[in-house]
Amino acid sequence: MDIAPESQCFPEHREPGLFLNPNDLQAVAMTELTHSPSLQDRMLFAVPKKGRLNQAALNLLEGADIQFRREHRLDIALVKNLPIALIFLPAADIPTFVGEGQCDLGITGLDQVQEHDAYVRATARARRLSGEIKPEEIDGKTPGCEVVMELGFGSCKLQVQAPEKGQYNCTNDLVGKNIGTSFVRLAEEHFARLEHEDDEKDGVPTGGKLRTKIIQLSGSVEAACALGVADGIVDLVESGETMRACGLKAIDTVMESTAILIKSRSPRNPELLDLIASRIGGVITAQKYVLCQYNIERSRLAEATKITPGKRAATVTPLDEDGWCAVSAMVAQKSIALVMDELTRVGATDVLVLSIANSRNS
Ligand SMILES: Nc1ncnc2c1ncn2[C@@H]1O[C@H](COP(=O)(O)OP(=O)(O)OP(=O)(O)O)[C@@H](O)[C@H]1O
Ligand SMILES: O=P(O)(O)OC[C@H]1O[C@H](OP(=O)(O)OP(=O)(O)O)[C@H](O)[C@@H]1O
Repeated sequence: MDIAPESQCFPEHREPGLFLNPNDLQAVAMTELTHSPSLQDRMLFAVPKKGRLNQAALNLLEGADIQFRREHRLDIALVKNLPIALIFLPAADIPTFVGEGQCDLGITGLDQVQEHDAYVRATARARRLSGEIKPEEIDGKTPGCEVVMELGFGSCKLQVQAPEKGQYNCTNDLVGKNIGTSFVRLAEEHFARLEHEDDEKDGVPTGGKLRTKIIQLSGSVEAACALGVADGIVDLVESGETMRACGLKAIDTVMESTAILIKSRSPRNPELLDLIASRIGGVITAQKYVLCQYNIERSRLAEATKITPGKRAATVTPLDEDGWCAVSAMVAQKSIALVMDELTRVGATDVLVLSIANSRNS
């Protein structure tokens, strides 16, 4: 995508840099795009363009019957069957777009949303301290986006890590040292909490200058300790493989994250947004559950339905054979093997497990 020179980037109605990260030039160029006439009547849906969340997000769109064709290297795709445009963005920029209302809906990680919120807090604090804005000008405003639902993928932890064989065994040991991270604001707040324990408002440190030096890195953060750039790092851990391969150990958890659907606080088309959220909710339910069917003697039905209570209740149908019935119930995918063992134990026969293609909760 072409990026406009900085002087042309800001539409007149926007206050430059209020909520954008310093490296958000691409975001600003996109702001211009979202005002283009072909997009104006469409709900804008921000989707991770690459990385860990990309494929799972595309699968959700497919499950929700959001049909589009993305031209090679184009970051905008018009949805064929709904008045929606998909905007493909780095996961880290999506909270900015949705939080500022440029996009109505977005898929990203909770970690990215919290980093953005921490950035907004830090920026507001700095502007207040410098006298640029008065406290009453920001109080009452709720910046940022709203979480619609967790999406059931992209689970990981943002952890403080230190060399396995080093002298740092807890976060306190790293206070005053060099920390490499791409989650600069969350790391700052985490260390500020330790440095200024008595000086917090609403869980956010208000105290003075940070002694710990937070070094911004944009990738391969785990290499920072081995290369002598940092004493410790704050980075994402899922299996722990990357961490261990780099000779690091986790010594603290800043937050747990998962992929989430977020929405703007003033979406363009709330009805369409609710419809899409409901479709996505249905796809997630379908992915989480399977349908379990079996036959059971009526005398053992109570035992069996205790094992498969269903989401609301199990469906019980009489069979032609006297004293027998058929049961059908949704069961969490992750516990299906145990459930089948238990059903067999209480005498269920012909146990079948069927996958659910889609579902709708309301
Ligand atoms: N190992 C992981 N397991 C599960 N989810 C992860 C993992 N790493 C990252 N995520 C989630 O995916 C989001 C995007 O991370 P990812 O590293 O894929 O970003 P990216 O857009 O490719 O950027 P980068 O170029 O910095 O890698 C993270 O914010 C986090 O929510
Ligand atoms: O605990 P693990 O399962 O090993 O996963 C953790 C790694 O995954 C993420 O990076 P990613 O591989 O997405 O690439 P990046 O370093 O370029 O961000 C994260 O930044 C870690 O490096």
